[in-house]
Amino acid sequence: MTRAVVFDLDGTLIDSVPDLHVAVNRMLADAGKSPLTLAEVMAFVGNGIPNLVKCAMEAREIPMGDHGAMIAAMLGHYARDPVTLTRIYDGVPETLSTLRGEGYRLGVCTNKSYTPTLQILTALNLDSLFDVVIGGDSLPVRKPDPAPLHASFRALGASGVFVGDSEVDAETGQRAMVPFALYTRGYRKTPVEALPHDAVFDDFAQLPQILQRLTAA
Ligand SMILES: O=C(O)COP(=O)(O)O
Ligand SMILES: [Mg+2]
Repeated sequence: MTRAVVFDLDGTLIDSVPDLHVAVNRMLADAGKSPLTLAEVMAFVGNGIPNLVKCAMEAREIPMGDHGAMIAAMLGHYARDPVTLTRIYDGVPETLSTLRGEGYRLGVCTNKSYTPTLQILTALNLDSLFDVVIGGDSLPVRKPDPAPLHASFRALGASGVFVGDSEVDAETGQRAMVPFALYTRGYRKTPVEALPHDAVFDDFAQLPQILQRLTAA
């Protein structure tokens, strides 16, 4: 039977907040507003770029009537510097190659918009490892709605495990009734024990064994 693994992106495969931070602050500077800290921006990541922009606007008391224009400004800045400060978490490319060698089909299911997602995966040489990529704007709904995760596995033609770092991912796995492996070095705000998960890891070298256990059931 074909097995599949679907990964969240931000905080799971890549530490992308430093570039999101720069893009948000350039957007705020355009509007004459003072910058946010890295920690503030990190806390706003996980529900997609429109939500990140909304949180930044609220923090700087910018009227929401400007939301569409601010999203466009943020995406413009982000497209110019999508991976300048972004880094792939240790062991990710090696582990993804190992899993492909073991016959797993791999996908990405992120709340990041599709265009920057593909731009980033390509720039980091990760794009060829994935058979499907679903972004936050690929469907009318985003995580924690289970539909994008279901669509990812459907496109892969296989069932398997979802790997993510956040409250949103844990809820998505639960609602989709897909086994969930929690990566603990990402942007989670909740203690590990308070998040529903079937496995937990802090080193990608542990993942092949975890998947073997979760897909054997
Ligand atoms: O764009 C976001 O807010 C987060 O994206 P993620 O789903 O890859 O964590
Ligand atoms: Mg994430």
